[in-house]
Amino acid sequence: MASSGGAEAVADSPTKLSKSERKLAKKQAKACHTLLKHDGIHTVTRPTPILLVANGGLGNGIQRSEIHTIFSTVGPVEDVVMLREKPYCFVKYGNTSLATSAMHRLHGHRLREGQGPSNVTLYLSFVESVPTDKPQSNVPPPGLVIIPDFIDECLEQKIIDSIEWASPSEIANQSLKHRKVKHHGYEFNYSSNNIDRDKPLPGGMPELYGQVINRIMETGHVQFKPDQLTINQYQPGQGIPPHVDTHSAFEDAIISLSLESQIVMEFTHPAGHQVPVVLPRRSLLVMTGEARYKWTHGITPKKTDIVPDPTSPDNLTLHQRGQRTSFTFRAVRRGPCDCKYPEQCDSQKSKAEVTAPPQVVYPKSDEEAAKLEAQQVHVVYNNIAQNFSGTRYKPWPKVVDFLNGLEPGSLVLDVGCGNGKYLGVNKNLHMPSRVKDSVHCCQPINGLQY
Ligand SMILES: O=C(O)CCC(=O)C(=O)O
Ligand SMILES: [Fe+2]
Repeated sequence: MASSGGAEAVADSPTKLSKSERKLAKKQAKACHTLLKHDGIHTVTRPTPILLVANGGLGNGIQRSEIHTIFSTVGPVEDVVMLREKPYCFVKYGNTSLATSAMHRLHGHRLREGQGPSNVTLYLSFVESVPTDKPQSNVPPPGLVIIPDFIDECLEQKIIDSIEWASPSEIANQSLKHRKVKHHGYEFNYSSNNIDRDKPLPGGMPELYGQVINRIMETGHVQFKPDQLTINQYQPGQGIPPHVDTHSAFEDAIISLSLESQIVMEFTHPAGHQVPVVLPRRSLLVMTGEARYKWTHGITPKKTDIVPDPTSPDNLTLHQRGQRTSFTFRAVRRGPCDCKYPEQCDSQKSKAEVTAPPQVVYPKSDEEAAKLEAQQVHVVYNNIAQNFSGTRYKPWPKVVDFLNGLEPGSLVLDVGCGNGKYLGVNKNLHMPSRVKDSVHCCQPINGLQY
C-alpha cells in the first residue's frame, strides 16, 4: 500500500498533532511524494523492518558511517544501503519492533546539529524492500587514458609554488568568478571559447612547464606538442560546466594534470549517459578521439564526490574535496578541424548554424502572451511546486519580525510568495495569494490575485 506519509506511524495517538509534529508530517509527506514520483519508491504506513531515511544519502553528502552510528543507538543495524547520488538511504533492522523504535526516536533527528549549514534533518518512512541501484555504465569514453602518479610530490610542490597568479584586483576583473585561471602560451577567451593565434602571450611557456610537456610527449599518447596551458584552481564547491573544448581551437589530445586534490570529472555522451571518472591527485588525464571530440567533460560544483570504495558494502564512499589545481595542456590548431564528429565540430557545422542567433518568436497578442506564460511559467511552477516547497520551509527571521511589527488588519501582498511560508506568520494580517496547486497553504481571498 502506498502511503501519503508515515506520519500515522509516528504519532502515538490519533489525537491532535503538535505544531512540530505537523511540520514533520508535512515534510515527510512531501519526501514520500517526491520518492514515488521520481524514483517509484513506495513507502508504507504499516511498520516493517526497513526504514527509508530521507536526507540521509550520499547525494546529500551523508556518509554511511554517520547513519550506521546514529541508527545503532536504537539496536543492531543489519544493513545500511546507500544508492549512488541519491539523497536518501535504507536502514535494515533484524525485526519490525527495532525499526518502529527507530521511527519513534529518530524521525526528525537533526544530524550534525550545531554544525552550521551542514546539518540535515532525517525523515523516516517504512518500506517493504530496498530497491537496487540502476546498473550504471562505468565504461569510460574511448580515447580516455589516466596515468596515475604522473609526477611525484616533490615536483607537484615545485609546480604549485611556481604559479604566478594575477593580483587579487586583476583576478576580481576576470570574467570567470567561480575559479581562478591563468594562461600561458595563448590566452583562452571564455566569451568566444577560442584563442587568438595572432596574439601569443609574452613569456611563452615557462621552463618548468616545458619539462612537464616533454614528459607528456614521452608517454606516446600525444601527437601534437602542447603550446597552450590553462591553469585552473578550484576551491571545494567550485567546478567547470560540461563542455567539449572547441574543436577549431585545439588539436587532438586535451591533457590535464591534477594537483593538490583528486576530483571526479563527469563525462557525458551526446545521448545523455554519464560516466564519472576519478582523477587522482598527481595523475595525468589524456583525452583523445571520442573522449576529446564527442563527449563533454565537466566538474559538478560540490564539496564532496561519490567515489568507489571496495571496502564499503555498496562500493561507494564520499570524498571531501580539497583545493585542486589542474594544468590543462593543449596544442593550438592552425587550420579547420576535420574530425569524425561533425555534430560537435564547429569547423564542420555550417557558418550559419554556428552563428545564427536563436529564433525568438514574440507573442502577437495579450492572449498569446497569457498562453505562453501559462505553458512556460505556471505549468512549470505547478509541476515543481512540491519539490520547491520542500526546500523552503523556514521563514527568514527578519521578514517574520517585519510582519509581526505591522498594525493588525494591515493588507500585505506577498508578490511571488513561493510556498506561502509567510502567509500564516501573523494571523492579524490580510495576506492574499493565488498559487494553484503550488501549495495548499496559500489561501485566495476576495478575488485579490496576482
Ligand atoms: O580542470 C580540469 O582538469 C579541466 C579543465 C578544462 O576542462 C578546461 O579548462 O577546458
Ligand atoms: Fe575542457
